[in-house]
Amino acid sequence: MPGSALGPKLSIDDLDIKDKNVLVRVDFNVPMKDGKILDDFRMRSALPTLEKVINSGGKLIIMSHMGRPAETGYEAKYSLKPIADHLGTLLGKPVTFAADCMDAAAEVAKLTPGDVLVLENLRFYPHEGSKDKDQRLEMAKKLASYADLYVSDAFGTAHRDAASMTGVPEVMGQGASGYLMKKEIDYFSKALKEPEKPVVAIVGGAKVSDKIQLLENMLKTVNQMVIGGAMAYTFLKAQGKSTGKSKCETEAETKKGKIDIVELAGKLLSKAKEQGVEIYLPVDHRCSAEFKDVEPVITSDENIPDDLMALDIGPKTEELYCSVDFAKAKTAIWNGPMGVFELEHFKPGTWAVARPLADHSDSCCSIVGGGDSERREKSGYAPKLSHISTGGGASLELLEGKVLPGLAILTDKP
Ligand SMILES: Nc1ncnc2c1ncn2[C@@H]1O[C@H](COP(=O)(O)OP(=O)(O)O)[C@@H](O)[C@H]1O
Ligand SMILES: O=C(OP(=O)(O)O)[C@H](O)COP(=O)(O)O
Ligand SMILES: [Mg+2]
Repeated sequence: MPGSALGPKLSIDDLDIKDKNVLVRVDFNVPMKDGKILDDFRMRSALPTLEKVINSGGKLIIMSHMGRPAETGYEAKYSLKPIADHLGTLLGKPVTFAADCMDAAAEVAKLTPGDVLVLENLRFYPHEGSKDKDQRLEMAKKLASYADLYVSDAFGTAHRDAASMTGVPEVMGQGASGYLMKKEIDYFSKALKEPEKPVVAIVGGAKVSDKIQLLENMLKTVNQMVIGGAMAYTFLKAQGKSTGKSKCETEAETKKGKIDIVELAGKLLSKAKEQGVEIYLPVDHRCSAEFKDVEPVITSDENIPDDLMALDIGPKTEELYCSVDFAKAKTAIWNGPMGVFELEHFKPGTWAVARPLADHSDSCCSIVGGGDSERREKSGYAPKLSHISTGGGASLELLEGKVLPGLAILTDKP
C-alpha cells in the first residue's frame, strides 16, 4: 500500500509558519446545486489544517478546483466564490477572494498574518489538468510565486497529476501534508494493507470512464462487486442490453489514447467469472424521461426503454443487493451512489445499500468514499460505518495499489 511504502511525509507540524505565506491545496469540489452547497463535508474536514495556519500567524492562501468545466475560462456554476463565503462562516472570520487564480499577486500582497484568501477555480485554466507537463509547470510557477510554503490537504484529488498537486511542490522544492491528508493516508494504510476477506466492493457514481479502469486490478482483492449508478449501464451495454437515454459512457481517455470501455466491461465480466468474483448488476431501474425529480417509471427487467433514462436502481435490484452476504463480509468498500440521490425520487437505491452495511458494522469494516459520502452519512447510517473518506477515485486507486502522485511528490520526513 503506497501510503506506508512511501514512508512518512513532512507534516504541517514540521513547518515554521509564522509570518509566512502558506499555499494550501484543498479539495473543495463539493456537490452544488443552483449556487448552493449540498454537502460541506470536504470543507469541514480541512478546517484543522486551515486553522493551524491561521493560529500560527501564517498568511493563508487556499486553492482548489471545482467540477469539470467544459470550456476554459470563467463559468459561474463552477466559481469558488460561494465556497469562499461559506468558508468565512465556518472559520468565523473574513475570507477574501481572488477572482483570477493566475493574477492574484495584489490580493496576496494585502494579506497580514492570520488572514485568509481563496483563489478562484484552478480548472478555469487548462494548465491545471493539462497532459503536457511544461504547461502544468507554467501554471505551477505562478501559483508558487504567491507563497513561501506549500501544504497539501487535498486527499480527494491526490490521484491527479495536476499543476497545483504535483507542479507547485516540484517548483517550490517542498511540500508538506496537512492533517486531513495524513488522517486519510494513515487510515487507508492500515485498512487496505491486507484487507480482511471476504471483501465486497460497491461501485457506483458517474465517473465511469475513470473508475472502470480501476476495477480490473480490484478483482484480485475483492470477492463480490456490486455495481450501480451510471457504471451499471456500461456493463449492461456490454451484455447487449438496452440502456435507453441513460448516461452510458463508452470510451475513456488514457495515456495511450482512447479505449472502448464497453469492451473493457465485457472483459471484466469474463475475468471475474474466471477468478470466482461475483458481480452484481441491476435487474431493474427507476427511470424518468428527463433528468428531473419526478415519480419514477420502474422497468420490468434490466432493459431500459429508448425514451427513458435510468436514474436509480429499481426495487428488485435493491432486494438483490441487500441479499449480498454482508453478514460474511469482513471489509466493504463503497464508492459512488447507486443513483442520482440528489433527487428525492432517486435516492432509495443508495439508502438501500447503506442499510445492510450499517446493520453489519460490528463484523464488517465499512469504508465509504467520495465527494458525496457525507450525504450518505446523513441517511442516518453513517455513525455505524467505519470510515467516511473525502476521496472517491483517490481511495479506489489506493485499493488498486497505485501510488498517488499528489502524495508521492510531498517531501519525505527527514
Ligand atoms: N444513474 C445515474 N445517472 C447519472 N448520474 C448518476 C447516476 N447514478 C449516480 N449518479 C451521479 O453520480 C454522482 C457521483 O459520482 P462520482 O463523483 O463518481 O462519485 P463519488 O463522488 O462518490 O466518488 C452523483 O452526483 C450522482 O448524481
Ligand atoms: O470529487 C473528486 O473525486 P471523487 O468524485 O472521485 O470523489 C475530486 O475532487 C477529483 O475530481 P476529478 O475526478 O474531477 O478530478
Ligand atoms: Mg464525486
